[in-house]
Amino acid sequence: MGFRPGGGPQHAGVPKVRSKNASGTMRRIWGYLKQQRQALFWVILCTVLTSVFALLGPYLIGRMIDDYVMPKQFDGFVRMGMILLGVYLLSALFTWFQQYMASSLSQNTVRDMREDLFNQYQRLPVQFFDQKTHGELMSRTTNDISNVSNTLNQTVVQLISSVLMLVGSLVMMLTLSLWMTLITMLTIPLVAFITKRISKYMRHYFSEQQKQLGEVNGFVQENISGLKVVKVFGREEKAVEQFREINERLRAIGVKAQSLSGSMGPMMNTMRNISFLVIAVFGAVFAYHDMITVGVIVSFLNYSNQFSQPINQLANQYNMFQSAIAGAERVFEVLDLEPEISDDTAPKSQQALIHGEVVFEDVCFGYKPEVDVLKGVSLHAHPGQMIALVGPTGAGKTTVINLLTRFYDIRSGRITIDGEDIQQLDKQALRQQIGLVLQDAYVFSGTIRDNIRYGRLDATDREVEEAARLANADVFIRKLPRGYDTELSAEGSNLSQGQRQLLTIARAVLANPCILILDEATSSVDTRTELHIQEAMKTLMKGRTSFVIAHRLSTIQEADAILVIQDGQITEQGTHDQLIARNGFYNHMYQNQFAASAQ
Ligand SMILES: Nc1ncnc2c1ncn2[C@@H]1O[C@H](COP(=O)(O)OP(=O)(O)OP(=O)(O)O)[C@@H](O)[C@H]1O
Repeated sequence: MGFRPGGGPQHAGVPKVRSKNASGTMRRIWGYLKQQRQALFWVILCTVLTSVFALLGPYLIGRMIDDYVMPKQFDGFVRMGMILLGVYLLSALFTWFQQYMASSLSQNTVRDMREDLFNQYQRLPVQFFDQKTHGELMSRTTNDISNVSNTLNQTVVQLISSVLMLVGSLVMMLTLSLWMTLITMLTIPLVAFITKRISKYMRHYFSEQQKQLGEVNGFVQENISGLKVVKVFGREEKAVEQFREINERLRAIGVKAQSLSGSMGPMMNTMRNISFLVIAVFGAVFAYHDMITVGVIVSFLNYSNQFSQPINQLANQYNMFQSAIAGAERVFEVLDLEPEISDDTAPKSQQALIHGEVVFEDVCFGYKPEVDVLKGVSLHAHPGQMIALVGPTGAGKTTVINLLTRFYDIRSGRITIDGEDIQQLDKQALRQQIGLVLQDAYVFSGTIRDNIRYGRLDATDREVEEAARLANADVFIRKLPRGYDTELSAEGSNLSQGQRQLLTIARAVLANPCILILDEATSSVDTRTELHIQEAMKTLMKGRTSFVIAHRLSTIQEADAILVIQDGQITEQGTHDQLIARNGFYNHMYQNQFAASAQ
């Protein structure tokens, strides 16, 4: 459910279908609801039953007064009282069950939606995530979905019961007295008019409040994320001052929104009392002329309440519906994106790729159609070779890697591995052959053992520890109080950056890929750790084709080939000695770094 296979890779991440109309969105929500047939059936049945009981109550009270209270028949009065009690108790029971089933209906539905959304996140191409902020994606998975859930929970029940109560009380009133029905209806337009006016203001204030709340959240998040920068630049007071302003705006709009919504209840009460008074006065006049009985007046007092309530509820529901539809639309927008295609061609077996000969032939690529980032790049990496990519920032080094891993697809040219065009390979099978050690070493919450095992899920404990030993990580892990079972906190903040890198190297060792990508993995750690990391890297690179992006030229002097990339083109290539002898850009970079480190 929710996925749309098919289509070409060049359209990946581009919206295919967008149902920007409410009825289309509702149909899709209905598609989810339909799957909970049993819960839906119970919710509808219970709602119908509670509505019928609620309609029966006032009628029975009227009958009790006319048939037993006025003629002073005590037995009948008690009997009728018991029946009424039974009706109210049954009504309470069904209401409870109805609420329970409505909650499961909405919770099951949003669970399915969340699951579809998360599955879709796993399948969307890297390009999609490069274009969206994490906060925005988080908000789709949490806020938008909870909007849908809240509405589903209340709306399904209230919509059915409102319509039933509206029609039911009208029918009951008409059977009792036409004139009294007309008088009761007199007050309705006034109530509806006032409610509509207040709701309009309330909607405006509440949406403004949400906006201000968003500003407060955004400001707090930014300040916490950038806490160190704020402190280093001594901007604490400025931040407090700015926060005070935003906070004050939220307070002011909050007062308006809350006070208006708070006054809604008492105002409706007053209207209801006036309506009661009108019914009582006219009812008394009619009763005086023997046109109706006292019991009918009492029934009408109750029905007038039951008649006006659903009107207000339906109006409120409409607003809630709007916000749920908006939330659902934002969720469906992501679900409608074309997932990254696992290719049409049959996946090659993993064994077919074990040599690791990588060739780029005249590869051109740009992230946007109008900008070329790589302009005809050709390179040849023989199995087991170490290839270093160097060049100024923004030259296109990471882009070469993005193409090799097929996070993005080339515009023209060809990339082959062991002679196979990678466009013809299954993406998953291709990526299984590639190990990635990034500068920003990523660890997941869980134990150290779990984190290393992420490289190969079926690895035994011994294999995990062996990988850690080869990656020089074993020593520091054993020094931790709980060793391999140490739980890592959010994003591994209880480890140093160097330690996190050693873990990701161990992970790559365990995965045992034939091609390795090391992206600036040795920056910003102390010299001793750097030595550890370099040693681990060397072990890891042995027998594998490796691509190393390094800013420190000292780490790549042993590379089989160094490629200098400038402005999307390879301008120089050769070994360290050859490039130094060439006295070009590389030599210039090297001399600069050498001079800087000598100082
Ligand atoms: N996801 C993206 N969308 C659009 N443009 C991008 C994207 N990623 C990179 N670019 C652009 O492509 C060009 C090459 O970027 P790339 O990351 O390959 O450079 P790099 O050589 O790795 O730089 P650095 O050494 O600073 O990491 C840059 O101009 C960059 O702005």
